[in-house]
Amino acid sequence: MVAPPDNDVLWAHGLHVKHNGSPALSGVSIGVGEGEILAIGGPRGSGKTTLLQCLSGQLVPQRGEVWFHSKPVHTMSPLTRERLRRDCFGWIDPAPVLVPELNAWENTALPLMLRGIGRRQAKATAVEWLERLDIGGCARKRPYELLQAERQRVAIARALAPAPTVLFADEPTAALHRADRTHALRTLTTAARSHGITVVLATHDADTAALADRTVPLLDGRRVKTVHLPPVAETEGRAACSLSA
Ligand SMILES: Nc1ncnc2c1ncn2[C@@H]1O[C@H](COP(=O)(O)OP(=O)(O)OP(=O)(O)O)[C@@H](O)[C@H]1O
Repeated sequence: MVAPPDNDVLWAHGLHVKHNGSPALSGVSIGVGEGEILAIGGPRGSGKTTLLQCLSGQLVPQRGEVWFHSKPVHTMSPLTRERLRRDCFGWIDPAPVLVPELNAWENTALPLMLRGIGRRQAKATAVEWLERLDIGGCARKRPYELLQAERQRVAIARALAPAPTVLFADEPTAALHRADRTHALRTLTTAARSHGITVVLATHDADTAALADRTVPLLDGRRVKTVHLPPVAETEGRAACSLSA
């Protein structure tokens, strides 16, 4: 076993994952520095989501190690990994997954309340984050009343509100059109930098990767030196939403 370096918040060595017998990661090693915004680049199917799932303790690799500070994530019990995710990690999916029965501020406040913060304080923090993401006016609306881009901003606010040690963002703006995408990404990266939140961002487009401090490219489940990431086409995702922020 190789000892993880002290200055990495997350460190993984020799990750191997197969999904139903097909290799998704084949010997990937990676370190993420404290406060770093790291993009995991690569085309569709290159293993980005699988890598984020391993680093965040959602998936245990069949071989290899994952360390969070000095804690071995790969040998933790499912309950300990669940607590680690709840207390230290945030996650943003490509498309917003919100609780339909709760309004925007209640959805945003949910991870705070799961961490034991009282309702009043959780609401104040949630509303603050919704305002920072320019959707303060939507605080009392339920998900079905919101545009897709507004829902994704609620999901971003919900992930940032507890100020996680590490935020995992899996193609966080894939469902948005260009204007919304740029605004949401800039808000996300600015907020992460000002709060010292480490971000691991999976993306298959060059514009998104350009906002990171560093990009680790993947191809067919392996780290490669470079991979060509095309800028996102002007029209991609346009049908999904139209937000006037
Ligand atoms: N649950 C699963 N069952 C079977 N195969 C899977 C599963 N999840 C991922 N795969 C396969 O593993 C490989 C890596 O997938 P992964 O989703 O990690 O890549 P990705 O780079 O995130 O792709 P995308 O950008 O399309 O999400 C792909 O070939 C994918 O089809």
